[in-house]
Amino acid sequence: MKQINVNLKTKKYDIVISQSENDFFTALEKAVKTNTFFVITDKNVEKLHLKYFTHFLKQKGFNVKIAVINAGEIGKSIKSLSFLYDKALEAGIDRKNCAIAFGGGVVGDVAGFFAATYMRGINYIQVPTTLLAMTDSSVGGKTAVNIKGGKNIAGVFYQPDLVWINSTFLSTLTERHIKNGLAEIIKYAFTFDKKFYGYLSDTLKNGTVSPKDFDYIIYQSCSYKARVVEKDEKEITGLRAVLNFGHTFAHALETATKYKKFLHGEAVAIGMLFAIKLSLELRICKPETYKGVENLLQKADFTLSTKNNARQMLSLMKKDKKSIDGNIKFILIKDIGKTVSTYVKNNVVLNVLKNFTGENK
Ligand SMILES: NC(=O)c1ccc[n+]([C@@H]2O[C@H](COP(=O)([O-])OP(=O)(O)OC[C@H]3O[C@@H](n4cnc5c(N)ncnc54)[C@H](O)[C@@H]3O)[C@@H](O)[C@H]2O)c1
Ligand SMILES: O=C(O)C(=O)C[C@@H](O)[C@H](O)[C@H](O)COP(=O)(O)O
Ligand SMILES: [Zn+2]
Repeated sequence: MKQINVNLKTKKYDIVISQSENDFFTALEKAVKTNTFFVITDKNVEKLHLKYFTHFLKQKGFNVKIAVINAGEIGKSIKSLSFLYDKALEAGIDRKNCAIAFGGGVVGDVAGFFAATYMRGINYIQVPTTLLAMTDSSVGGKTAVNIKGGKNIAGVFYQPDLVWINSTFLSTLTERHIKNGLAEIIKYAFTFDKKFYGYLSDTLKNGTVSPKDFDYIIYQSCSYKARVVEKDEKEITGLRAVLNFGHTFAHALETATKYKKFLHGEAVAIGMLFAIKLSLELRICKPETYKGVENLLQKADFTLSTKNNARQMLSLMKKDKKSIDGNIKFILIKDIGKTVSTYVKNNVVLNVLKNFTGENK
């Protein structure tokens, strides 16, 4: 078992990385005091893992109520939230009970938002089942749903009371979704740690990593994220915004393609290449650094090009949460492991966009 403590000014919680249910129960007893859990999952995770998960909760004598939302980005909606409020009330969930987000990042983000707002806030626990959720979304308390005009537009910061990461859930995850998680993992290397970049370059084989490396990668990723969130929980000082590297472009791309073409991590991979192109264009990084970023993304075998309307992408990026008065803020790379946050003029962004999306060819 490995444990990471997240020490925020107003709250402390643990990330327990362990394949043992006993470790989970020990941590659970410490984290929350209730006999009733409201388990929120999606239709795929329900089929694959819900029976196992609820079985051992019931064996411990807990009351378990269940709510299942649609799988995938379509489930990250106000409709799902509304469904959860009704379901919880019907099931008699009260303020002292605890929600459990049992699934990928979509379930985690929606369940977190639900927990933050149901009866003005109840406890919740994250039990992530995808590599992306284990290395990024289950930690740090960003919760959200999408609206028609944009990704994660409605949400709150609301920290979980415990995160239990059991990498055995990954045995049923498709290769595409493993790779999806790799994008956010690679993001930590580009933004925080040259050594981790070296480790990933050596470890990535045939575009993926071996399951034997999961626990180490999960531990490293959660550590980077926990340390940043501790210093800037609500993205006020700008430190946390580094975790948004590649996301200004990625969220616009996901919105423009209506969540049908790219998974979040796939969009982030292309977004990171766009950001490094912008870094090179602005002479913030050297050509070697650009090459270093491109090489690792290629090693992970991501699709790195996309044909999109540059003006539409620009207008979507202006709606990013980091944008102010129509000025778009980017997290750029100076060197592997070193970032700079800066507003970039719209005409510069548009020009790089036109080259990137093939409009200038
Ligand atoms: N809050 C944050 O800090 C944060 C960070 C990164 C990403 N996100 C959000 O997370 C979402 C992406 O998360 P995701 O990639 O986990 O997507 P997801 O939750 O849609 O899960 C991906 C797919 O895998 C299935 N699945 C889940 N666990 C499985 C398992 N063990 N075996 C087989 N299938 C399984 C799901 O049903 C779904 O179809 C995006 O909405 C993104 O914006 C949030
Ligand atoms: O935790 C963060 O902070 C992140 O930015 C992590 C991102 O990987 C994640 O996709 C996040 O949901 C993006 O947040 P947003 O504020 O750009 O919606
Ligand atoms: Zn992300």
